[in-house]
Amino acid sequence: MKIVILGYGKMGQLIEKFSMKRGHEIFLIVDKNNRESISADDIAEADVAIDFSEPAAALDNIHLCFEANLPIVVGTTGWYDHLDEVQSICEDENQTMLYGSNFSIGVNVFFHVNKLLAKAMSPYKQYDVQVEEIHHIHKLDAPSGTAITIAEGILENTSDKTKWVNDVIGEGEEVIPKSDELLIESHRIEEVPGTHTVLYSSEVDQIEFKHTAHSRAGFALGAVVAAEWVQDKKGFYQITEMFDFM
Ligand SMILES: NC(=O)C1=CN([C@@H]2O[C@H](COP(=O)(O)OP(=O)(O)OC[C@H]3O[C@@H](n4cnc5c(N)ncnc54)[C@H](OP(=O)(O)O)[C@@H]3O)[C@@H](O)[C@H]2O)C=CC1
Ligand SMILES: O=C(O)C1=N[C@H](C(=O)O)C[C@H](O)C1
Repeated sequence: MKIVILGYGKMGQLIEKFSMKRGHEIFLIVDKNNRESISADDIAEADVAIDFSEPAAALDNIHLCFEANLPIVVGTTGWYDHLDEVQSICEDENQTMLYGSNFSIGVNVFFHVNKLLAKAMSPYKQYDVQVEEIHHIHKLDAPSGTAITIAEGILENTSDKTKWVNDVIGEGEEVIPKSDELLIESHRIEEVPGTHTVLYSSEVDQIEFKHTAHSRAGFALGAVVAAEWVQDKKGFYQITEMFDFM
């Protein structure tokens, strides 16, 4: 495959490495410094684009790929307020896009089991549930996209909580959730690649369900595999559709 890399930071550079390892060609690298000079014609001959840029840049990059009729895999988080709008354009214009808040196999298994756990815990009202995420200090968005997906999985499977609220520890006033609000606590610590925990706490015990990324390799490899999976498809996909859990 001929791959366009959109965003050549920590993830973009790993995407290049894993793409080449899997026998793909890097067609073009687009970063902040050359983005303005890139038009749809420059990327139209590629097979797929992979975007790991910034929350404020992802939407524009998606539109560029749609204009070029180029399938796009979006790993960038923090732009999900525009998801419905992008899905409509993708479907109306017969374009191809796959997005995911987390491309690692481990987290996708975690997403699945998180829903089962929420369902299992649902009758036991003595437990209160909370999500915690820890990331590096450079992260631009909070809560993490992964934490949002985890929270949505819990909200779908419990009647006790109606929405999530976010508290970035050390920033602003402490957020005290109401009883129907699911707290996502965000911590920004040094160079942590990404740790997510779901906690169910009662007076007598606590369940901790945790995923720890040791590096970004799992995210990058997953995104390249997703690009291979989606490049000959049409339509709007989520990473979860690539997995077939029982
Ligand atoms: N879904 C998943 O599995 C994962 C998602 N992510 C998400 O991916 C995104 C990128 O993460 P990461 O690589 O760590 O971040 P980095 O900050 O290391 O890299 C982002 C890169 O995007 C560049 N950029 C800025 N604006 C544009 C633009 N308009 N077009 C193209 N590139 C642009 C930046 O350039 P400059 O430095 O010059 O500003 C920078 O090189 C984040 O949103 C993060 O949350 C991260 C890991 C896994
Ligand atoms: O910004 C990051 O680094 C990461 N972002 C994604 C997210 O917001 O969930 C995925 C991963 O946790 C790393």
